[in-house]
Amino acid sequence: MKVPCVRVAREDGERTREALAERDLLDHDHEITVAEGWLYAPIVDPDAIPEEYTIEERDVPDRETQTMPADLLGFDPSYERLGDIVLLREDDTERARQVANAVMDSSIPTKTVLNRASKVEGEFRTREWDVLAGESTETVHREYGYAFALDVATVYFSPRLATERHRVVQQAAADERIVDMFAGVGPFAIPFAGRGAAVIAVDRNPVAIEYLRENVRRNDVDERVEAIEGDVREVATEIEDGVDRLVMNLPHSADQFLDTAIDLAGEDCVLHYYDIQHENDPYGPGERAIRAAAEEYEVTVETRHTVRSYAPHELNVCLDVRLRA
Ligand SMILES: C[S@@+](CC[C@H](N)C(=O)[O-])C[C@H]1O[C@@H](n2cnc3c(N)ncnc32)[C@H](O)[C@@H]1O
Repeated sequence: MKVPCVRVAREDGERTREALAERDLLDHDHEITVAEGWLYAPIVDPDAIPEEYTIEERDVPDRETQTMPADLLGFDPSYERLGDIVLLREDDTERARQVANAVMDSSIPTKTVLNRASKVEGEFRTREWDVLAGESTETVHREYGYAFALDVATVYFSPRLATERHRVVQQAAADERIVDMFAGVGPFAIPFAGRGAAVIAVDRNPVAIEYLRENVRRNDVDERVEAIEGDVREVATEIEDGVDRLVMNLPHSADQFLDTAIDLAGEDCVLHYYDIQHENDPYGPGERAIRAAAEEYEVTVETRHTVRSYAPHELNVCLDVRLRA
């Protein structure tokens, strides 16, 4: 049976799939197919498809019924997908094994199942993992059309922050000069560069910087991202000031880096400041620290945004702050 499909060049496939999925326009009863350099994504409502897309009626196979871990377990376990790795947060070892087996037997394409074995710790913000199935902790994760290679055992990465990163990235313009002070493997820096901005991405973790450089090549933004390994307080002297936008994604200790941020800031600069604070006053401490460090600037908090709950009574928040000289 023919069904309406959006037809795009294969290289635009992932980006298009995500854009359609975001608007709930994908037809999940039929398979996405590729033929002769084109990708055909079955859709549910041709009238709602933006005009820039080409729609074609096409014979595509029905999608096989998926078996999910919950179907095998009789309860719905909580897990995150990171590329072809599945991440669990189970406290009970036996239950963790059960869930891992169900994940491996389900339709989720899975190479490795890992269970959290520690909190996010240390300067590089990594955590220990118990390997419950498979071996490799390295994967390629896709987010909003970009691909990030990473090893979850040696670098920080949280797929849960995808929407938050997208919220921030969308604010950037093509002509901006941006410094990502704690860049990790590049999930802010690379999409910023994808919008045309010139980005300097700093991280102290040499492994993160190695992946960042690989990801810059992988996503074809080599000309717009400079990766620098080191403590941002030290390497900031190599960076020309007058920056338009700064990302400070090091909750718990971003306040210790505000002097560096202010040294780099231009006359009209936006700062994205991440923090973890008690729910009674989640934005106050960050805002006070920024005002104290930026006393030469007019400081306007443009957004006070709760990213997620971090722990009981603690919130992960972001302040989008404009600094005007
Ligand atoms: C919470 S992670 C954020 C990574 C990335 N922005 C993301 O969203 O995935 C913080 C990062 O800051 C890096 N870091 C910690 N201290 C640093 C410092 N003094 N200078 C530069 N980077 C640092 C860590 O290695 C880690 O990759």
